[in-house]
Amino acid sequence: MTKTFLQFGCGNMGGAMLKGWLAGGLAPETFTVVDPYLEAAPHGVRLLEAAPAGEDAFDIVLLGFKPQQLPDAAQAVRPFVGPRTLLLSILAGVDLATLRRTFPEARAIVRVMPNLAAALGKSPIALFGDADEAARAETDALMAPLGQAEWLSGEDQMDLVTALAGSGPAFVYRFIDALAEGAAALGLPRDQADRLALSMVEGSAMLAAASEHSPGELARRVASPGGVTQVGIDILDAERRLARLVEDTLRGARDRSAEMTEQARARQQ
Ligand SMILES: NC(=O)C1=CN([C@@H]2O[C@H](COP(=O)(O)OP(=O)(O)OC[C@H]3O[C@@H](n4cnc5c(N)ncnc54)[C@H](OP(=O)(O)O)[C@@H]3O)[C@@H](O)[C@H]2O)C=CC1
Ligand SMILES: O=C(O)[C@@H]1CCC=N1
Repeated sequence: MTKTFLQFGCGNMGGAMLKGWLAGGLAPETFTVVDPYLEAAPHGVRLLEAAPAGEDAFDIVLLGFKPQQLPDAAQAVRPFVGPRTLLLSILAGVDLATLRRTFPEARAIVRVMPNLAAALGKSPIALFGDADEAARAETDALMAPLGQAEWLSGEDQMDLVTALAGSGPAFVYRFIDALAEGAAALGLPRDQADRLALSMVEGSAMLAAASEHSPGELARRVASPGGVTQVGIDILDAERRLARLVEDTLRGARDRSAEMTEQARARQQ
């Protein structure tokens, strides 16, 4: 039997997931999207400004709005979450206990941490929830068109994984920008620097994903002894500059996720 799918919030992240699901062959008619802001949904998807009146629980409900919007949205979502519902939440910094207290009826609740590459089926996806084996298998099947899913062994890892997998693209985009900006400062026309930096990062990531070698080993293979690359690597590595910068970046983002988790708990009391 075809599963019914209700998605609350279809902005940047929810929209990327919907795109990924449709590209993966899921039938658009099974999706109902509730989003007060969205002007149009992909062909075949039912788009509503507000929760559908007089309808029963859905098989799958996705929470895709901002974490701070949960208290306002909860009342509208609740009628559609019943004992047959697999509830998926992409809300950063809203823990399972808060979700369970808000939606006690749900068959299973799974926190999902993807990123925008879900639209291309290329997202890392961290999962944690109170799903039994059947609900886990259902979740795995649902995530397959969006990318590479992994279940976390503990919810305490979710804040860090949010920083790495969820926020990560932003950090990589800033690095691409910094490469282009640096090259422009050293003399290349900016538009050419942008193109070269982006295609270099695209090719490097594809090569690393396809290679049997680790990124560390690949870096070693690029750097000819006594050549050009090693000088640049030595600057990145001096006093662990790059490693410390990245660790600080992840720590800050992780700590903000933990802080948001506390705030979401407090809002619920
Ligand atoms: N952006 C990303 O890369 C990632 C985001 N996330 C998580 O995804 C969630 C969404 O983030 P993002 O897509 O960036 O945010 P957006 O603001 O782009 O999208 C949220 C959408 O939900 C709509 N909305 C608000 N309230 C409701 C409601 N009650 N019912 C239905 N729809 C509603 C918003 O409308 P309006 O604008 O009118 O409020 C908006 O269109 C967040 O919880 C975030 O933590 C997770 C991983 C990565
Ligand atoms: O910035 C945020 O809060 C969300 C979570 C991960 C990516 N975007």
